[in-house]
Amino acid sequence: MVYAVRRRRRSKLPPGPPRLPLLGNLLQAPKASPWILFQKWAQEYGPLVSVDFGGTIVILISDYDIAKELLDKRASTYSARPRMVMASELICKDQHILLRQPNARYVLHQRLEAPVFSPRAAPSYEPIQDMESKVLLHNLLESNDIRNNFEIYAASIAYLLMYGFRILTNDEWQMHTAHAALDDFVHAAQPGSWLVDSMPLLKYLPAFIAPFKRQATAFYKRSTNLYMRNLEQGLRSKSWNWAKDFAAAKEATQMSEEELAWDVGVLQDAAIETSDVFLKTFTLACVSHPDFISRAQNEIDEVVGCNGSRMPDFPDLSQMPYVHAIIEEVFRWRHVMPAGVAHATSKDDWYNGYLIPKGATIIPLWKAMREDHTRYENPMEFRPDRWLKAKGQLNNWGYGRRICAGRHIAKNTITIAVARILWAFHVRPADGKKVVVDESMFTGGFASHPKGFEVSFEPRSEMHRMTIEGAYERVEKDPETLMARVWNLQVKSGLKPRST
Ligand code: HEM
Repeated sequence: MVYAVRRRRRSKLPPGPPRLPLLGNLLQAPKASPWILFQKWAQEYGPLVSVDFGGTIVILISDYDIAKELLDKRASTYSARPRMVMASELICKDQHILLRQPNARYVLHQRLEAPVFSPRAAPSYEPIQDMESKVLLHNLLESNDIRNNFEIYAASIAYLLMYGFRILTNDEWQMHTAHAALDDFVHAAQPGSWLVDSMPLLKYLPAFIAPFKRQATAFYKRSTNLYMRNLEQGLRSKSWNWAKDFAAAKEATQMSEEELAWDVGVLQDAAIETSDVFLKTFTLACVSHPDFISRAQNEIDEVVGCNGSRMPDFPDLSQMPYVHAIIEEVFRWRHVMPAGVAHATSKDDWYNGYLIPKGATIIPLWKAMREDHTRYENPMEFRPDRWLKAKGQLNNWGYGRRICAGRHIAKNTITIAVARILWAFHVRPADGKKVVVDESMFTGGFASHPKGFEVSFEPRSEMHRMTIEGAYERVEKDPETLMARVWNLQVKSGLKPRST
């Protein structure tokens, strides 16, 4: 009887590849770059596909409108996260905001964070992004090493806001530890790697007979040590920062120091890799589809003048539609997370006659949506012009209640960097040969990094070089002075920072 009901329910699921009894499609579960197989399935079975990974139903959506309908409009059903026993429950002890289930604790953390993420707060961080983007240009004059330079840029902005100190070399112990912790996390989040993910009861085994629990504890300790030490340093700072602001909030009175440390620490993880990957992908577009560069430089020069004596500032960006079109096209051409970010359902739902069962993992398959030939002419080509007339944006920042909390800040971080890099440099392949892009040039993992190409940043003129050097010398770099400026800007705009 139970079996018959289950079979009837399964027959209502969206189409998908044939399944084995019990295991379903588990043996096909991709480990490294899941979007490749998922996109193949989408091409074969349509915009809504179901697969069964050992009892977990996964729904792949590769159509913008369906994703919007389900994940945005029906957000009350689609805002949970897939259960990840190893990555979320054992390694993070349920303290990772991205993986939290939408319960009262999650809402408490959202409330704690909301004031620093508001659209009104975002412009107050411009002094930090202005300074760090001037340092980025200077670093690019000295070295073409985008792996280091972009990461220093993204990390220094995040550390300044969150803890009030800067990242200067990428050789700081915090960066080494953060890299190791991220590797731990990516390893732990790989589907099919841990038996405990399919058999959650195993998590109650004592550690001495469960090696995965000892490993989880080691990973947890590494991240906790990093986050606690950063929090302590942030709290000692004389000026305002997010750590101090959160610690003074009423929501924090319901949290242990460790829970608070994890809250801030996870934000730092969310901020750095995403912005770094975006800027590397933009650079890959420059060396593979260079035709757009001169048009962008003409637009920028029209606003700031063409003699190289003035670089674009934040107020100039509103006069640069083509620069904004470049940002949008980078997200379309190759999103930082090609497989989107998974949500989960909290109850049964129906779409177009198909059952989307409670507890299903919902994957908005961004790579497939963005390479849809019926929507984009030559989708593999990088063409910012697509966005000059198009209205609105794609779903670059996710959906519904789980939409990226840091998007207003992140947009400024990437847009000022792109505008200034294009103003400053001829961005070219290091060996002069146009780079041909294919999937092998991207890493697997949650965020997919472009790799295996070399690029040169040559100042557009001697005057550009002198302007970069002058701006670097003159810009205020002292963390406490800058963060005091941020605090003042917040107060001026009517916000009420919770600490000084
Ligand atoms: C280019 C940079 C960035 C990109 C592309 C990006 C993208 C995303 C995406 C796609 C999600 C998942 C949305 C969903 O599940 O539907 C997300 C979540 C999140 N992002 Fe970002 N992000 C960026 C930068 C940042 C920054 C700078 C911060 C904070 C300072 C941040 C904080 C968060 C947080 C807290 C979440 C979790 C939201 C939740 O599950 O409730 N992100 N981001």
